[in-house]
Amino acid sequence: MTAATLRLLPRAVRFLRARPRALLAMAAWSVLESGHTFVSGYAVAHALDAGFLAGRTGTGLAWLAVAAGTVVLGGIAGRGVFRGLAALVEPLRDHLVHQVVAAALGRAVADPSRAADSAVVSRLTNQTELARDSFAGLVLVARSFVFTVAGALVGLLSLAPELLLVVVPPLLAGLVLFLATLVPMARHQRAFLQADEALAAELGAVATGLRDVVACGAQRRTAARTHALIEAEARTARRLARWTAARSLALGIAGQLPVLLLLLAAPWLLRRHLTTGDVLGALTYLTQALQPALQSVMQALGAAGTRLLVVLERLTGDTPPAPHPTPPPAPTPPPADGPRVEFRATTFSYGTGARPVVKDLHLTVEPGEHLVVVGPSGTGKSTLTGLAAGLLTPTAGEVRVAGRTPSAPTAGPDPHRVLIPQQAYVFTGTVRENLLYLRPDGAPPGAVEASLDAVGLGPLVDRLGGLDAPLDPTALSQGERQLLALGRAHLSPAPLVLLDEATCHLDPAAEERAERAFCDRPGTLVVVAHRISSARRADRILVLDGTRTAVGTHADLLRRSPLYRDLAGGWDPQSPERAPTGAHLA
Ligand SMILES: Nc1ncnc2c1ncn2[C@@H]1O[C@H](COP(=O)(O)OP(=O)(O)OP(=O)(O)O)[C@@H](O)[C@H]1O
Repeated sequence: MTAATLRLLPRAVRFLRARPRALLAMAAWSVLESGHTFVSGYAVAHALDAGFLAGRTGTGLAWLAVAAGTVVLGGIAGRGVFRGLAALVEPLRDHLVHQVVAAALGRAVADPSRAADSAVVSRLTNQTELARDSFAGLVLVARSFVFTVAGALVGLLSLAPELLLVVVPPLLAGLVLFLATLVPMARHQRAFLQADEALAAELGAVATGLRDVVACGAQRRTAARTHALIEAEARTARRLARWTAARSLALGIAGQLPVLLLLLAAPWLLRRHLTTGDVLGALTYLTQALQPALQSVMQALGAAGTRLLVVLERLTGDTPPAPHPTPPPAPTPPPADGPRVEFRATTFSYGTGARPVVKDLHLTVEPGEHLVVVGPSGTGKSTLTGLAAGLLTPTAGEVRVAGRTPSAPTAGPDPHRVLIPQQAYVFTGTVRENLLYLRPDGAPPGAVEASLDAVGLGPLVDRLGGLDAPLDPTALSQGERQLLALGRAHLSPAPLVLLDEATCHLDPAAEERAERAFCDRPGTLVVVAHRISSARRADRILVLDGTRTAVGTHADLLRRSPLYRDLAGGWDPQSPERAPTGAHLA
């Protein structure tokens, strides 16, 4: 039995023990239901022996009518069972909802920055409903199985004890084999679910941070990581399939083998003075009661049981962390050096015949300079960073970085430049692995700590459990993901850093700290600004306005660029110090 099951078991027992009336009511109605099973085979046997085979058709029909009558009785019993079931499963849902809300509130009070936890909505709606439905299904099926088997065995005994000799051994053997598959099957199902979740989380993270992945030249590493997760899921699926085959064998032994044995043993049974009706009655028990009950219970325990266990683990916070593959090593980048970035009569449009987004741009960003790019939404700021990073190729003119034409990295991180877009890519792994993603050969002693401190990442890393704590990307806010990506960029040896609204999910104070960290870092820095306050920290500002551009210092542009004045939102050109911070640019 798995550790999670053992943790949940006492809670389940406490929950059931607190509801004796509901359990008793269900048991009482179930006894009536098993009476229906008992009569089904018994009535068929007597309809044959005392009726049709004895030439008394009326008696035969009367016995069949008795069997039909018990179906109605079974229906009434079923209704009673459902009432008892409601008294059992509705409190479970209430209990789970209470637990989820209490845990979410507790977490929000302890850590207000994580208060907006959207996963709670899923837990409150989908997952509690799943738990309720799975639990109800399990209780129904397990109860029905026990009472049906009891009804059928008593029926067989009442027809002839010899029938038990034929039916019980294979039934028991099949059940034992089935029970033996339960624990490994649950383990493999959980492993499969975890592998599936890990793959889904990775694919989600890759899809969200695709630009970041391409910008970092991490395609191969990301593909290798994803491939490893796909392989892991395929392996768990194959193991699960083997156990599913064992379970089918158990069903065959418990359900089909007794029928075969009954037919083979028919001559021996008849010699021992059993009647044709007895054999047919036994066959009725086997095919009409035992086989369907076995099939239902095996299916329910296999599917609903595992689902219930996994959902309860989620709701009660007992989920073990998903495994993550170790990233393959990547080449060592050369030492950092501040490059010159040149746009020489650069024109770029998306597709032939499309309006140019960048037109005839002449701009030089000097080595070590800090340039901020501002402009209304859609004026080409991201396009500009894409050109500088080599992700886009100019339609006309050229772009030069350190005298060379930049190109998109394919075989690992580009050691010359790092581009951080709005949507940061954070993957399942440790915090350290995420931070050293652009520095696969490791960082010099103290460098990680220095970068954490510089970008203001320390409190988040502490909260996550330290550098070697496993990271769940889905549990991070967008701002937290951005902070990690900024830490990663700060640690990278690349001498050119391109931040494309990479701080847009941070609050103004956190944004300022992160940007200052990059200003203090040696190298050339290009920042697409999210707030006007970023512009004030720059050496120069590039104002993009369609295909018209203006470049200058803050004071300079306030004087001569009406658009910059507009963007600055009512700043006083004579006294920029009194200007408000936080005005949105894009
Ligand atoms: N892949 C693409 N295919 C076609 N058009 C694109 C593509 N990417 C951007 N564009 C268009 O190019 C123009 C400039 O887009 P870009 O993203 O560079 O602007 P931006 O100034 O960064 O905008 P924002 O501030 O909203 O991020 C927009 O009109 C946009 O619709």
